[in-house]
Amino acid sequence: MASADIPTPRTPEGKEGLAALLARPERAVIALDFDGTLAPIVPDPEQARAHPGVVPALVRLAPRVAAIAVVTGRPAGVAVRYGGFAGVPGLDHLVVLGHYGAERWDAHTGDVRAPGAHPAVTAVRAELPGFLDRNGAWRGTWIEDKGGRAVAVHTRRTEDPDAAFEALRAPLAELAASHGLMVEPGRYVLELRPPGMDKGVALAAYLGETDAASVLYAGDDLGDLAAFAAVTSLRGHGLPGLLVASVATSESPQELIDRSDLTVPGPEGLVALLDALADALE
Ligand SMILES: O=P(O)(O)OC[C@H]1O[C@H](O[C@H]2O[C@H](CO)[C@@H](O)[C@H](O)[C@H]2O)[C@H](O)[C@@H](O)[C@@H]1O
Repeated sequence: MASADIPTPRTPEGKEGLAALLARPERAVIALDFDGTLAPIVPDPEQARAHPGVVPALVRLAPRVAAIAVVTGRPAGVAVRYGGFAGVPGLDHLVVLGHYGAERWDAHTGDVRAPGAHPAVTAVRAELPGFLDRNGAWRGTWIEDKGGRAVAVHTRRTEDPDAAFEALRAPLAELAASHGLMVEPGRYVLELRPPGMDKGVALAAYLGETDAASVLYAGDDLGDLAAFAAVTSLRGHGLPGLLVASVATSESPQELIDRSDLTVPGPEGLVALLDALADALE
């Protein structure tokens, strides 16, 4: 395969982040969101799978960089399954931080470290079907069980996903608050989960473990803004970073695009970027 050039970041901070990654790859951390970044968006969340180029690109990069982590709102075990990350030779140090960092899977042990079910999530889950009926949920609205630590309400498969999403936004915020939960909004999804953890907290803690001298973070949705903010803050403290927005459709939040240093066209573009980095480092 012909090697492609690494695209040039738009911002001076991004250029600095990329230069640091290329200068000292052995101290660079690559952190990647799952849905919309590694896996193309599909109507049924249970059918989402990593782009076929992801694992080969990560296998090429892994020996050249300090660490690679997937940082996702999915339960860690689900991302491992849908990503095809388990038992891959060369990916024995991959880490998946699931549930926005509340869970962790380490490839070298194959174990998921996870807190147990959250009582408020269990209570909300039991209430949800009746609650959605009473609050004007559109036909096609779908509840995703997320292992007792979160529950997500999806509107992508309704006739008008935007209107269906907006109709539920305020009622679900009230329901979440009444149980001490928060709402994490995403691409046609409103997720109810315990507060106190986000991708920024998770990423900063992980970088602290790895003695990183630079970081690349790629994401596609509102939940990734916390990780973007963490990288921006770390840059202010001298850690160079590159922020990549994966943008395949008009759904992508403008705020994420505005805060990125580089935009790639969805998972396919992200794979091309990872391959270009691997080419440069080989
Ligand atoms: O943090 P992420 O890895 O990006 O996960 C965020 C949510 O992604 C999933 O929903 C999104 O992808 C689905 C499959 O492509 C799509 O149908 C849905 O509309 C998107 O919002 C997942 O289902 C959620 O649990 C994750 O929290």
